[in-house]
Amino acid sequence: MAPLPDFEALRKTDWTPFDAPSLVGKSLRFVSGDPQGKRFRLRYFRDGKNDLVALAWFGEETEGPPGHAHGGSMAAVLDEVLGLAAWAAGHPIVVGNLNIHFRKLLPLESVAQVDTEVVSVKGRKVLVRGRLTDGKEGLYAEADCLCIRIL
Ligand SMILES: CCCCCCCCCCCCCCCC(=O)SCCNC(=O)CCNC(=O)[C@H](O)C(C)(C)COP(=O)(O)OP(=O)(O)OC[C@H]1O[C@@H](n2cnc3c(N)ncnc32)[C@H](O)[C@@H]1OP(=O)(O)O
Repeated sequence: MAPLPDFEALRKTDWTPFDAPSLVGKSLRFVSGDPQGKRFRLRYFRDGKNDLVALAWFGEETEGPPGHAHGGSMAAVLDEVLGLAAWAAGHPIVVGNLNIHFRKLLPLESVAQVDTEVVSVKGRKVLVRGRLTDGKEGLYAEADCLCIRIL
């Protein structure tokens, strides 16, 4: 039995909980759909700037390199969180391109933070930038996510 992730240790006081299913329905089952699961557990918030932020626990079943998260698991989290950040900013999209730099191994059974920012909107193209960190200086991955409006 995995220890419970300590979301409260990373949650900032000016974050407010964000209800993803009330915005996009319950289709996000692959990453955030099992809040008690052994793979991922996610909590969504809006930060003090109203940007979407997520706390993501990477369970033992996300393992890639021994003791650390698989790059695909980080990509899955970034895909969902950055895509959802565009929805949360009012843009109904799918992800067209996701470009990730993996910077540091992410230890299993730790909670990471995903900060997002919508950096540009040009026609149907919405560019969202994201950083997956340990909540302090530790940068695990950073990504640019090109989202395309579908509605
Ligand atoms: C009915 C739905 C209800 C949904 C209700 C709940 C949804 C809940 C979501 C929750 C939040 C998301 C979280 C998960 C996010 C995913 O994981 S989404 C799944 C992964 N993504 C996909 O499967 C997308 C598959 N691809 C596609 O559907 C189509 O290729 C796209 C992306 C819609 C684009 O096709 P298109 O509509 O024909 O667009 P197109 O005219 O080719 O291009 C439009 C513009 O975008 C550019 N562009 C398009 N694709 C690319 C690309 N890959 N690279 C660079 N530029 C591109 C084009 O160059 C063009 O630029 P301009 O000429 O305007 O300057």
